[in-house]
This record gives sequence, C-alpha cells and structure tokens, in this order.
Amino acid sequence: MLITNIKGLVGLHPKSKLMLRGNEMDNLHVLENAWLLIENDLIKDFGDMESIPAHILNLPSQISAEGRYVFPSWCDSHTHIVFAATREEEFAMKIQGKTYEEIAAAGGGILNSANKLQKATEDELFESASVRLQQMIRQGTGAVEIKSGYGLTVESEIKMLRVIKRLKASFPVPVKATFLAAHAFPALYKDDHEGYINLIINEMLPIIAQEQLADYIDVFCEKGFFSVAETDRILKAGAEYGLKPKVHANQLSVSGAVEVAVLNHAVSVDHLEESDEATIVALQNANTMATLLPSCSFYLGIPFADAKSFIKAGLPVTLATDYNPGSTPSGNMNFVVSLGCIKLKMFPEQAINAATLNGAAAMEISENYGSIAIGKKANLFITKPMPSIAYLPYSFGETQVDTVILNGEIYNG
Ligand SMILES: N=CN[C@@H](CCC(=O)O)C(=O)O
Ligand SMILES: [Zn+2]
Repeated sequence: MLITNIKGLVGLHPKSKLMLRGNEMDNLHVLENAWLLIENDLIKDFGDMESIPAHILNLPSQISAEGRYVFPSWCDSHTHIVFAATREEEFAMKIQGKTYEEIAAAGGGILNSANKLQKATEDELFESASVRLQQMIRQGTGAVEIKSGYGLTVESEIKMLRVIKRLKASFPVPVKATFLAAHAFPALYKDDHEGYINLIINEMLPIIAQEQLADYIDVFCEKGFFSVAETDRILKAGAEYGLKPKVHANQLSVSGAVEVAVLNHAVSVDHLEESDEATIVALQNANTMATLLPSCSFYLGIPFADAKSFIKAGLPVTLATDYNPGSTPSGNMNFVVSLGCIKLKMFPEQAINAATLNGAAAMEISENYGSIAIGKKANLFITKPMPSIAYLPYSFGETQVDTVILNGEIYNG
C-alpha cells in the first residue's frame, strides 16, 4: 500500500528511540509532502514526494493524502473498558458537588460497578467492551491497555481478565492486560483487609499465572483504598508471578504511592493530579513513566496534573484516557490530546508524542508501535484535510481521524 502526497508524515523517530523524556518530547519530526510505503503489516519506506523513486510511484495500491496528515495510531496505556454498566446516576451526584470519595462512601463508585459486573456473564462483558474498543479504534487508537478491577472476587476478577484475553484475540491491535483486583476493598472485606489481600495473593495470582491472564499488576494507592504498605505487599506478590507494576498514584492526595511504585520498579505511575517536589525527585531517579489522565480531571473536576513541571524535570510523560464508567466515560484519545494542550499546557508536539510513542512505551511495545520508522508496525491514521498539525488538538469538539490503518490494512470495523 502506497500513501502519496501526504501533507505531513507525523512522528518520525529512529526505530531505536523507545521513549521520550523531558525536552525530547518537544521534537515531533514531521516530513512534509511525503510518501509512505507499507508492505504486509510493516512500514517499508517513506520519503519526500520530490524524490520518490519511479518504481514506487508506479505501484498499484495508492491512497492520496492530499491536504491530510498521517499519524502513528494513538497508544492508550490506561483503560478500564470492561464493565457491566454505565453510572449516570452518579453523574447527578457529581453535578450536585459530591466528591469522588463521598460517592464511593455512599456505595457508588467502584463497588457500584463491582455489584453489576459480578452479575454479568463473560459474553455480555465481552460484547459491551467490544463496542467500546471498536469505537476507540475508529477514533485512532491502535494499541490499548485494559484493566480488571470491577470484579473484586476471585471468580469475577478472573472473568474480567478472560474477557480481556478474548478482546486481545479478537481485535487487530496490541492489548496489554492489567490485574487490578486491588482497586477497592469489597464490602465483605471492608474491615478485613488481610482477608482480601490474601485472596489477591494466594487465590487470584496463581490462576492468573497459570492462564497467563495479565502482563501488569496495579493498585489504587489512596486514602480510603489501599495503603502504601498494602500496595508494596501486593506489587511484590505480583512480581513473584512476573507481573510488572503500574500504580494508580496521587489521584486524590500526595499519598506516598509514587515512592512505593518507584521502589518496586513500576513501569508507570498513573494519575498524578496531586504532586509535590518529592514526587518529581522520586521519578527523576527512576525509569517509571508519568501517565497523565486529563479527561479524568475534566470529568471529576479535580486538579490537572502538573505536566509542565514533569517535562521540565526531564520525566517521560504519557497521556491516556482512563476510560471507565465512573471517572472518565470517554475513550477518545483525540480529546485527551486536546486537554493535554488546553489544560495541561503541553505543546501539540509534546501531547502527540505523549499519546503515541510514550503511550507505547508505557505498554512496553514501543519497539514496534508509536512512531513512524522503517520496520515498525503500520498502525496509523490519515486525518481529514487539516490546515496544520496543531489543528488536531485545537479543534477539540471534532475528531480529525478519517482513515484507520492497522497492520497495514484499512480498518473497516
Ligand atoms: N481511581 C481509580 N480507578 C479509576 C476510577 C474507577 C471508577 O470510578 O470506576 C480511575 O482511574 O479513575
Ligand atoms: Zn484508572
């Protein structure tokens, strides 16, 4: 497949560049008036239309991208898209001004989702999550991480992870699975934290390892949820089974979650709406990525993470959706990139790098995804005609994705 007359081929990085830190994120590298050759599922070659070799120009399967841009697919490294029901009833409570904690204390939140998921069948969960994933792919997402964490029993957490495994087998995008039973203490174990942590470590993890159901283990480390000590114990248990940590950290308070995640060599700490100098210092001396979720801040009305300080401190910053029924009922990475600019004050180049190559890095797949380089997977999208690259985050109410290409083929799902 040959794409010609591309107004701008966006996100050119050397194939060996697996992550962008600090001011490296300023460089998006765009080739104007370009062509791109895809062979099978890989990027075969690309160049300037002025010097396109004749034998390439005469190839049969051509797409003209006149006035349009070609981007690497969005890489969404933080989602909770397997859930049984939406939670609009909490929407009104939020509008009344109830906080996330107050809604959870009133039986809403994660436990609300858990009650509904426990009653849903694996097929029902697969069907509803498939609709969400298909919509995300149409909006330009070409790689995704999906978490458990609404089961909160052995049976339902395993049910969720089996659904994620089926999604991975059914869609033409890389899917990374994260075990997040440590999302909240179920009602039965409200006053018996040891009992639930014992279920996680001694009952759930062995099955997950046996069936290879997860790549990562995650903990919601926050007041009212899992303590730093409990987080440390659960991450260490996961590591025994080869699961690397990702941590829901500093969403509602500076909780010590970042430090314990770094101590456990976490791939990423996610949220960071609350941070201080110590947070940044802890991350500066680590390989842990800072994954920011601005559409969660937008929906909950909580602070936006201090992206500019993180980038200034030389950290690798990632953007993701956090798509879930309670705090971010949206899987649109285009809107996340817009909020990255509008609310996190990231430049378009930084936000696009954060949502592509760094998103891939936060899923440890950036050898093959997240940028334009010869030999990388042809997971791309062609935009509608646009005046500039900045127009994509600028036009926040529209989605500029026009044609989705996955593994070198046009996606018609
Ligand atoms: N804070 C923890 N977990 C999700 C919210 C889950 C929910 O409210 O259903 C988050 O990342 O925002
Ligand atoms: Zn989350």
